[in-house]
Amino acid sequence: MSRKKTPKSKGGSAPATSALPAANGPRLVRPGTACPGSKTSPNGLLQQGQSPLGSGGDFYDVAFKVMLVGDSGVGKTCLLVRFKDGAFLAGTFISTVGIDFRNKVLNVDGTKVKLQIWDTAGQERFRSVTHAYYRDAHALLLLYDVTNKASFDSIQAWLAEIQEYAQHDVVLMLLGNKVDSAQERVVKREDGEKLAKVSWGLQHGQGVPLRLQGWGCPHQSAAGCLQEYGLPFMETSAKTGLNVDLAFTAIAKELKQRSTKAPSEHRFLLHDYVRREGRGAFCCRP
Ligand SMILES: Nc1nc2c(ncn2[C@@H]2O[C@H](COP(=O)(O)OP(=O)(O)OP(=O)(O)O)[C@@H](O)[C@H]2O)c(=O)[nH]1
Ligand SMILES: [Mg+2]
Repeated sequence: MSRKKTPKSKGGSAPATSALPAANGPRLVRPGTACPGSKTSPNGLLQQGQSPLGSGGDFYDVAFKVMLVGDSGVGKTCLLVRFKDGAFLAGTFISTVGIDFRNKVLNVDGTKVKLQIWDTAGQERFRSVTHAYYRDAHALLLLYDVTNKASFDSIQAWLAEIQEYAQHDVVLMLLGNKVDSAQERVVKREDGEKLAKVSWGLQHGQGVPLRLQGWGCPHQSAAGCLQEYGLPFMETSAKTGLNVDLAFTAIAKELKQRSTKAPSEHRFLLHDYVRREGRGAFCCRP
């Protein structure tokens, strides 16, 4: 987390304001992301500065780095474009090359929280590049595609990778994307919920001993996080926008709270917030 007021920064292939620590290691690559719906140049690269920052304007009080991870094709780029630009245009899937980022400033209870959101490539061949960025991430959004069982099955491997490379107190949220595709759905909501809970077990030494302690556990006991809470989990749709803003807002609220160390009676409870505010796939509006 960093506190700074700097002029507006725009997305690109490297941190523009450097308010956040830049990852060392492989210095990446070109922004090759072109989700259908993203604003792309003729060569398929994201253009910088296409849209204004969100509510909060040009300046911020605190800044955090958020990473999107998950298999290729689960919708990471589309999720980011939906959040940043409010857009989704169907089209040819253009896989992200390397890593890319975009900024958005949110007003969280009067505090301007800048999220620098890193969109990683899900393809295996870019994995070593992604590894270098984990350690600077304050939060991770781990995605699978509800229409793709393989992407769901990969989540355990992603968790192991997160354990190895991310910070021990990283905020982590599991998202099942593409819930608008009801006909093609192969992963039930309950399966996602179950996986999120099982991950709690992993976190606490059952199975693969994950060391991540900061998965938004709101209720610590002597034994650790109470079992009813696993990873925060939501189903999303980059296409309709379902729960997209909510996922990023929840992360921003959690990170802001951690940075300000609010008194316990005013603590923001990530799991409760997500459960209360999250909408079902068939709910009324995105
Ligand atoms: N129906 C539906 N399609 C989606 C959604 N999100 C993404 N897609 C489609 O899924 C495909 C992959 O989306 P991307 O966002 O590019 O996937 P990605 O995770 O960034 O993939 P990599 O960059 O290869 O890691 C595209 O054809 C999108 O149009 C969604 O919420 N609903
Ligand atoms: Mg992508």
